[in-house]
Parts: sequence; C-alpha cells; structure tokens
Amino acid sequence: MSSVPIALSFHDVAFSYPNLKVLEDVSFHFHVGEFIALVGPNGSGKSTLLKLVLGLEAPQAGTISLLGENPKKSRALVGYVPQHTSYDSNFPISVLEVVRMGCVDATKRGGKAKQTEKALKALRQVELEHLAERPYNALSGGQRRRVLVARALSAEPIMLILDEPAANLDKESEQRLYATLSKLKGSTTILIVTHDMREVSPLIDRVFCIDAHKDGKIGRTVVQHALEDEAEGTRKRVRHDVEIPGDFCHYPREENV
Ligand SMILES: Nc1ncnc2c1ncn2[C@@H]1O[C@H](COP(=O)(O)OP(=O)(O)OP(=O)(O)O)[C@@H](O)[C@H]1O
Repeated sequence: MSSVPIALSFHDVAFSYPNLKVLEDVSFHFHVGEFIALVGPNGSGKSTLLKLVLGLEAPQAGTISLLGENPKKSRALVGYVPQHTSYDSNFPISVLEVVRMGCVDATKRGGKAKQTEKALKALRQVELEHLAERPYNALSGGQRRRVLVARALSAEPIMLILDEPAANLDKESEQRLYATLSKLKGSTTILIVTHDMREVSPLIDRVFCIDAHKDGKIGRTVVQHALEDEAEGTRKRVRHDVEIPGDFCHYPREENV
C-alpha cells in the first residue's frame, strides 16, 4: 500500500450562496507531491471552491479534508499565491519586505533576522535574490508573480495554491514562472487554478475540471479529464471528451494522512 498521503479530498460536497447553488455532489482527491490543475470557465465556481479549500467558507453538505484536517485547522500549511497584489506606490516597499510578510506568523519567535533569512532563501528558490532591495512596484508583471510565489514559499508550506498563475504574462515570463514551479515539483504539492480550458503546462500530473452535471443538476461538479501532449511538447491538451473515473488515482486509495 502506498504511503503517499492525500493532500486534498472533497467527499459529496455541496455549496450554495443564498440564492445560487454553485457546487453539488463534488468528490475528488489528490496526493501530496502531485502537480494538479483545476480548470473551469469564468463563473463556474473556482474561487468558491478555493474559499472552501482554505476554510473561508464551509460546505452545506459533505466533507473536505486538507492535509488530513479540517481546512480551518490546516490552512496555515498552505501558501496561497494570488493573481496580483498591489501596494501603494507612494510607499516604496522592497521585494524583500514583501517576501518577509509571508513568514511573519511562521517565525514569530525567531524575530526579524529569522524572517530575513527565510525570505532570502525563498527569493533564491525563485531566482530573484538579486532584486531583494528593489522597490516591488518597479518590477515587471512576471517578476512580481515570482515574488508572490517567494512570499508564499517563505512560510515553508506543504502545499502551494496559485490563482491564474499565467494571467497577463508574456510567453517568456510564463516559462520562467513554470521553470520555478518545476523545481518545486515533487517536494511541494502544487494546485493551480485557471480558466484556460484547453491546455495546461506539461508539468501538470492531473487535471480536474469544474463541469455541469450530466443529469441536469443545477450546481456544478468536478470531473477528472485525460491529458495528452501537444505535438511540440510545450503544453498538454485537456481531453474534455475523455473522462477519467472518479476513483482513479496514481496511488492505491488511502483515506487519510
Ligand atoms: N458572495 C457571493 N454571493 C452570491 N453569489 C456569488 C458570490 N460569490 C460568487 N457568486 C456567484 O457564484 C458563481 C461562482 O462564482 P466564482 O467566483 O466562484 O466563479 P469563478 O469560476 O471563480 O469565476 P471567475 O473565473 O470569473 O473568477 C458565480 O455565478 C458568481 O456570480
């Protein structure tokens, strides 16, 4: 039996806002160390699902387990990378200061020196240590995105969640970001959330799509689809016509961490 623990599992989850059923009968799971994409069109419920994963909303039905615990308990083990973060341009915060914010809670006892050490280590991981003293607002969009990855890494998370990591990036910046993620692959569980329904990075192990129910239920569900390499090998195509059974897994099924 594999000893690879489950990173995230949804079991028969349903969630509605007061006048809108968003998710219904959602069951899926993936394991620690996997690189997962969650794709869905605009308005399908990606942000809602992320709020559930991070314990910011609770499901009305079903159970969610994040790293073996209730998300409210385990979300401190997750590094979240938003699409963008803005800082007042009149307040020239440095790259190092932005990254240090990510580990303030994790290093309360170690003080500023410990935070700086962790922040510099994280900047090295994304290969931006040379920009540590640069004002954050002076960076390019792609560099800022990698600084936000460093900010999340500075708390040494078990899992990274990236919201639309490639949005508004040119090809080269996107490739640099994925080169950074490729170095983390295997040691950190990575979940990227994107509305790009057709193709994903070749780093992705599995793809889950937020889809309509086939039997006409109002809320959406999550379905795993097959992936195939594109001819030039730089992307993987999502095969929306090939569904993978809900209980399919790289590993023998294990219920908990
Ligand atoms: N606080 C809320 N109250 C009521 N309805 C909401 C709320 N937040 C989101 N919704 C609705 O829930 C549905 C799912 O929204 P959600 O933001 O999760 O989708 P999304 O896939 O993240 O969209 P996008 O790609 O555009 O960000 C949408 O119809 C949205 O209008």
